[in-house]
Amino acid sequence: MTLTKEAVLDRLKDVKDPELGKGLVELGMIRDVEVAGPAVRVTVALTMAACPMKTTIRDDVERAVRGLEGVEHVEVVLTAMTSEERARLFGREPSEMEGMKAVRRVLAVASGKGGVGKTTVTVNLSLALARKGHRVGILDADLHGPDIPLMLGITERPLGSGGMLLPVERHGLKVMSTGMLAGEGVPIIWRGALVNKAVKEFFGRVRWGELDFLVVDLPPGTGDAPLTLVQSIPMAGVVMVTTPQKVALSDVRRAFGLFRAKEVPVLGVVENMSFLRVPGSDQVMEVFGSGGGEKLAKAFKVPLLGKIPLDPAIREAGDAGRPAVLDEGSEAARAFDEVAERLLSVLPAVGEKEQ
Ligand SMILES: Nc1ncnc2c1ncn2[C@@H]1O[C@H](COP(=O)(O)OP(=O)(O)OP(=O)(O)O)[C@@H](O)[C@H]1O
Repeated sequence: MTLTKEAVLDRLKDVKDPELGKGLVELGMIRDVEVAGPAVRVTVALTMAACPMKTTIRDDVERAVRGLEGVEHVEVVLTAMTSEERARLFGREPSEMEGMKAVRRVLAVASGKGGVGKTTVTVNLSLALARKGHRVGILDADLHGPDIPLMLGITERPLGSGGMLLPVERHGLKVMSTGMLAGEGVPIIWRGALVNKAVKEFFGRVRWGELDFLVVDLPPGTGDAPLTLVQSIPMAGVVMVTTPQKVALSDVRRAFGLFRAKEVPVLGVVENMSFLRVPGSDQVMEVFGSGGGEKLAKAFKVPLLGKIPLDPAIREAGDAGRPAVLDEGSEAARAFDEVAERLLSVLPAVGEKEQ
């Protein structure tokens, strides 16, 4: 029996979308079937590029087609539906920024280079704001190194609902990360058009609900990715994280220049890994030099929001998924709390959406 496109489609009728509970064929998600001898390529249009179920869908399609007589090779190509297709499916297309409607302010956390503690600051600053009674969400936009789930101890995957993603709640924060979509240990390969789509979906297609702050963990450095991200949405401003050394400072200067050129306000500087307290004494060691954060803040006429100690407890807390700020009364908790307080005091009223 020769393998035909019709036979493949017939087989795919039984494969259901796990979220919608209906067949992929019926839902119009099978965009194309190509048959060449014993090889089959199926193109599946997901409802969202960042669909949390994409691996399951791909595996189900592959398994079903593999079960057909005469099939030796199966390739499943994933793509995303167009807005028109989605509108047809859900009756109404959620507008591009639907999920952001009730978000009052978006803050971004940036760094001139990787490894300075941008993610650590994002998580602890967000929690410090939440502990002051604000409703806070974190969007992990570091597509290639999404560490937020790890630092918050999140292992579950977000659910999808009507073409929107629902954030996962942890320690009172609402959280969304590409890391939660890929699953632990799965390398994240975002290619071409999927990257742009996923980033847009991450801003607009997450049902954040009412938030006072959405804190965005930007990709590190001064490449295209952080800049595109800050421009794709109105931001209240950027918090710049640096360590006191020279290299970090020259990188962060470049980042300052770039954000300013794009008219994104820089709200202030957080100096991370500022000093090491010698255990059991009042002595501190300035491991990475001193005064860098102050100099930078002065040069760019922005406030120094705070200095965070270099403290093994901060790293351990991050690794354990229980951020340091939760250890009430600790030096680290106090430092992050101060950053939150200063940030609140310098936030301009502009950029705030009234409810
Ligand atoms: N103040 C600190 N004291 C001790 N360890 C810290 C401190 N800040 C960050 N770290 C640790 O340093 C490492 C890098 O931190 P983090 O992942 O937050 O940096 P990052 O700037 O977000 O990195 P990347 O840009 O590569 O994503 C982590 O292991 C973190 O726990």
